[in-house]
Amino acid sequence: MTLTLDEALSRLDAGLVVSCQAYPGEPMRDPRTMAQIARAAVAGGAAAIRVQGLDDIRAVSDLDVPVIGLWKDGDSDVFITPTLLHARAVADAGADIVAIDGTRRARPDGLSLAETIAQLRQSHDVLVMADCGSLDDAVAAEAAGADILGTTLSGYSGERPKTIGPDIELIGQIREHCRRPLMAEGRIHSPADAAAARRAGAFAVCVGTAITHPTTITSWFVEAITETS
Ligand SMILES: CC(=O)N[C@H](C=O)[C@@H](O)[C@H](O)[C@H](O)COP(=O)(O)O
Repeated sequence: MTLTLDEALSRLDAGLVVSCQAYPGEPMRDPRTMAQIARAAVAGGAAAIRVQGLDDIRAVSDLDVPVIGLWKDGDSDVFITPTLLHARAVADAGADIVAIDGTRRARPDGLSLAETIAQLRQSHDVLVMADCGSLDDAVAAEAAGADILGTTLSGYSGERPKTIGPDIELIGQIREHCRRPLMAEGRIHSPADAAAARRAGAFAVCVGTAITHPTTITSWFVEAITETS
């Protein structure tokens, strides 16, 4: 599906995005498995799906919802769609929205975020989501031309504490200082967290682990039982 910004935003507005990711070496690390989980999430009302890796993006390309694609790669601190080459490959694989590292850290190919977005736009008709880790990232990503700002990297880039639950304070700050639509993402572990993120100003909410990562969900229950014994 080729989406204009207005179309994408109207489909995502107030919606739940479900991030379907398994990590290297895990039992569910298989594009067919991720596609089945994505389909199940859409059946439950997901407005869009976020997936990692070129094969996973291809595997969900027939879904009737926007696909936010990314490619985690490399051993640099910047690992979410770290270079222009990665961003173009994600777009070629069929993502409607390309999620890229939206921090102010040096990128492995030496391009700035603004250069990356501009050059991606020259070759591909896609939208860009900037995965930010702080307000300063979000302000810079907006100036660099990102279509959607995300709080994805809050707690992971060294600028913000790793909050228990979503970084509600950052959501409020970005809402106050930026104009681009804001996706709340990261450690949204319950429907109450999702509602709080919306109330704080997010136009859409992305949930991964709490819906699609059974190993972590299982560990939450195991810990809860262990604490009572
Ligand atoms: C920091 C990082 O690498 N975040 C990744 C971004 O794609 C994913 O591993 C997360 O699962 C995703 O952001 C959703 O967050 P949560 O799983 O907390 O609901």
